[in-house]
Amino acid sequence: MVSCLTETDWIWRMKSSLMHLIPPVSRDRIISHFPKWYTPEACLQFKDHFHALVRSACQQHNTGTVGLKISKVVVVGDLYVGKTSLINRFCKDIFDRDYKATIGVDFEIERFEIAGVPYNLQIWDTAGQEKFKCIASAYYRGAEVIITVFDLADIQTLDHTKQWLEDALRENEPGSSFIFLVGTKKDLVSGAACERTELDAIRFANEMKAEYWSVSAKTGENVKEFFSRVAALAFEQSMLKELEKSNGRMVQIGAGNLIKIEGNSLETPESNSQASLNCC
Ligand SMILES: Nc1nc2c(ncn2[C@@H]2O[C@H](COP(=O)(O)OP(=O)(O)OP(=O)(O)O)[C@@H](O)[C@H]2O)c(=O)[nH]1
Ligand SMILES: [Mg+2]
Repeated sequence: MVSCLTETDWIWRMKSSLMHLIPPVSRDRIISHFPKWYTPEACLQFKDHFHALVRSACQQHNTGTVGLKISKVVVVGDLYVGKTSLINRFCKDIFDRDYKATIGVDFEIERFEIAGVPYNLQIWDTAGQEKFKCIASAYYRGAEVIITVFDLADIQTLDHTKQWLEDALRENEPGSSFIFLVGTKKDLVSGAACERTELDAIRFANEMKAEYWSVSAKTGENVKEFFSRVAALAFEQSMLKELEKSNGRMVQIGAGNLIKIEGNSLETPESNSQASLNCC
């Protein structure tokens, strides 16, 4: 008897067969609660939980193909501001004092587990040198997150972030990317100078509709917290797009129940008896 697999069974079987091939993500890549912002003065979303639809979908393992998706992050900014160092600190936990200019582009894939769902970021490091700008800009398209970087110890690099952002936005649909403004080398500034520069940066971030973070690749300060926030926001947006794309119907992968979404309300057979979710 020929058994025809439904699409959901096929995805579920594919996921299950792949699962044991992929090593578990490291503990510091497991995000179960919505990560905090850096400063309420320049923050994209003030909330402590993932969206209710996302919470329910991930609790019921109705996440479609989000777990197989790779969300693109591009990192742009002047040469020498610390883009590569920031990415290396997060992805490899290393810091190199010696400057090696990036030629063209490079990328790292970082795996997370968010609210129990596997999720991947593809982080594109670009060259700040003018002569490589045209190569780098070819990689801006399809960015779900744009990170514009400046050096807290070199205020001129803050002025240039607007142009970097404009170049990156030109390659993407309006409103399709989260924008972050990141001040690096926080270990080199302190006291009144740091506060003054941060105030300027927060003003810039609000004009750019970006979320602001100060970090140090040298000490690691705020680096993990920053990328967790990036991953959580991108994950939630991917999930909501997935729910929307599937036209308000997410079919359970495996042996669960249908989740049916009428408008914004969510009906599941046991949704009323649903205890508060522990996944996020
Ligand atoms: N003190 C300190 N130095 C840093 C920090 N981040 C980067 N640096 C130094 O700044 C220099 C430039 O860092 P990179 O990460 O290579 O800069 P980049 O933005 O990638 O430069 P391009 O690839 O040319 O665009 C290196 O010598 C780093 O060691 C930091 O957080 N603190
Ligand atoms: Mg570099």
